[in-house]
Amino acid sequence: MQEIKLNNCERQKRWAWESIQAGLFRFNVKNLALGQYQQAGTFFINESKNVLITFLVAKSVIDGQMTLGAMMAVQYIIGQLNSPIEQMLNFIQQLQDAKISLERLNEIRDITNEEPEGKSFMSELPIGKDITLNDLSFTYPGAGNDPVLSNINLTIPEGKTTAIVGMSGSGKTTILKLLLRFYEPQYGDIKVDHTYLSQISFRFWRGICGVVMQDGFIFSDNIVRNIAVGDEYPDQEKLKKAIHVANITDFIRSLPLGLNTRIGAEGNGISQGQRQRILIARAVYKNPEYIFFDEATNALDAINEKVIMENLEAFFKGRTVVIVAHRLSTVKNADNIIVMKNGIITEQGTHAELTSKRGDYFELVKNQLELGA
Ligand SMILES: Nc1ncnc2c1ncn2[C@@H]1O[C@H](COP(=O)(O)OP(=O)(O)OP(=O)(O)O)[C@@H](O)[C@H]1O
Repeated sequence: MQEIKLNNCERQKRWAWESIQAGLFRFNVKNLALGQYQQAGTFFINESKNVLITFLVAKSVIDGQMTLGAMMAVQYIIGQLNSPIEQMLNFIQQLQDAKISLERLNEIRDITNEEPEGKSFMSELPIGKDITLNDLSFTYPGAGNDPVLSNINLTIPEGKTTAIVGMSGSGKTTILKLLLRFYEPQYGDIKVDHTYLSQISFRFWRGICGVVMQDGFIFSDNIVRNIAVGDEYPDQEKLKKAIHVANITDFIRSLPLGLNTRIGAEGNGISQGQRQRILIARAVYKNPEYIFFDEATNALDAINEKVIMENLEAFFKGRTVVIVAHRLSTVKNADNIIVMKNGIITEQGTHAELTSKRGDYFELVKNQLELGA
């Protein structure tokens, strides 16, 4: 509604809404007509049966093949049959509706399981924990032929922070999605040490990854259950640490029921910055080995960002971190900065190395990345 008012497009949106309603109305009329045809059909079949049998038995009586008493008995039996036959025809109609609904449900049921039974996956990490992307190319399924990522060769070293920067649409988020195995690359592979990522169990891998994505979801539940997702008995120590790192102590104190305050679906009723801090707390609570942050702090004010980045720097120690960010303050301390352009890696190195090179990173810093402290 806000966007509609701000863009003065009430009239167009109203017409679009009315056209949808008119379509729905036509559909409902068709539906009603079909129901009427079916009812009329049922009535016609039933009455035709009555007329036919009455005609045949009456003829038999006239021809002397049947007594009047037998005709009355047949008429009585037919009368008794009317209701069950009507019910049976209604049942056939409902069966057809149920069949259509089942077909739709089956479309979801037929989606193949990520971890099919009978196929074994590794539930432990190899000794080395570096992640490597080797000659990786990727196109989103059904999204045309242009690859979103082309020939990506990249090492994400264990225990270090790797930042990915680049223009909007250059493929940064896609790399994270591939690392989290939401999609499989069409060409090339991802390995942890010498083990293919595809050999590692999805559940195990996602269990050791702490993630904040741009579209991270806030559940319609209280704050504890939004931080300790899926944990029936949240660990109080871990919770305390997560709240501290995400700097949400004051925010929680200001709420009427503190940690037990319910927040609306998708985070309604809290600001973007508070939403991001809850998502950061969720990632920290998991105590993960790998951390993937996609624009995790872009909605934070400068003071909050500074505090959280300091807390995170201590938290990141010894963990393998990949950060996608547009803010220079977030990326400049990374051990390695990857620069992406149109789905390829154009440069990589430390902040000092890349700025002295005066290439794409330098241009980004100059034109796009916010020149923070
Ligand atoms: N689900 C999808 N289906 C089809 N194409 C997609 C999908 N998601 C992203 N793309 C396309 O892939 C390209 C790379 O998108 P990606 O989200 O990785 O970019 P990005 O560098 O993270 O951008 P931003 O900085 O704006 O988040 C874009 O051209 C985008 O339109």
